[in-house]
Amino acid sequence: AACSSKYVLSQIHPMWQQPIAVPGGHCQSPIDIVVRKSVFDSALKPLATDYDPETCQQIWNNGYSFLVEYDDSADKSTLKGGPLQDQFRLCQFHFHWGESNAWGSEHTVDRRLFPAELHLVHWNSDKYSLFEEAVSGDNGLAVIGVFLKVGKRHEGLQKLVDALPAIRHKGSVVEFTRFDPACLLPSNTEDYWTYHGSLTTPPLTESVTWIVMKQHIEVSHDQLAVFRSLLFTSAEEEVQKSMVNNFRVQQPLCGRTVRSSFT
Ligand SMILES: CCCCNCC(=O)NCCc1ccc(S(N)(=O)=O)cc1
Ligand SMILES: [Zn+2]
Repeated sequence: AACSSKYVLSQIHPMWQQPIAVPGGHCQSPIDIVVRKSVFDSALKPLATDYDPETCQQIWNNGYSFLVEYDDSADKSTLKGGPLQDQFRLCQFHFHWGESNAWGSEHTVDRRLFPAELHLVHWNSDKYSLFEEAVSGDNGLAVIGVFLKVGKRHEGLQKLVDALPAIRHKGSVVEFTRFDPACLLPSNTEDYWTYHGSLTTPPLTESVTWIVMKQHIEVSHDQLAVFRSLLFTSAEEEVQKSMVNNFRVQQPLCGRTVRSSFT
């Protein structure tokens, strides 16, 4: 599938209100991962993450999700291995979730929905010098997707949950330091699916190597409820809208192969 991203279609997306020119490309994300159609590739290595909590800088509400941003001005928090040939730098992580625990993830596995999905966003620092360049560049980004399930409380997540009331409104930012995102990864980082896709929000560029972990993490019902207390709207807007269902619908596979690192 040639992943040419010519802008041909427009797509009204409930989340972004105005019509957006969607790349007519054939490598859009998210997708449904059909397990029995994924192809085992023995050359796929375990993920090699090396995150420095000291590079954690801030947490903010961008009106679509909340992001924890890292200082990516040096190779301090990196991702290598997995399906990747180059070294990638962590720039931010964020989540997507539903208004109920019945849905909320962007990717699905055999059509199974999860209540939320974590995205750890990295850019190729061997090929590019800035995230902004890598966003629309070939082999520019690598995003790790981790499914969240409702169960026991996630101790590592609590520090992040406690910061959310301070960024309820779109545009609010607070300092957030010394957070190690490795605590959000599942214990098994050997088993994942990988495919070539896109950003799931504008600019929707097809520069992403997706790495979707097979093993989910567990968070408590109450922790997820705090996600839903965030707002899409800024403090000035009269009508406050709760930040829920900030996920994109699954996109056509268009002949792409999803590889698995496990049998
Ligand atoms: C300073 C101006 C910044 C404008 N440029 C910022 C920008 O391009 N942002 C796009 C960032 C993004 C979107 C979607 C994902 S996902 N959901 O696919 O992981 C990951 C990252
Ligand atoms: Zn995302």
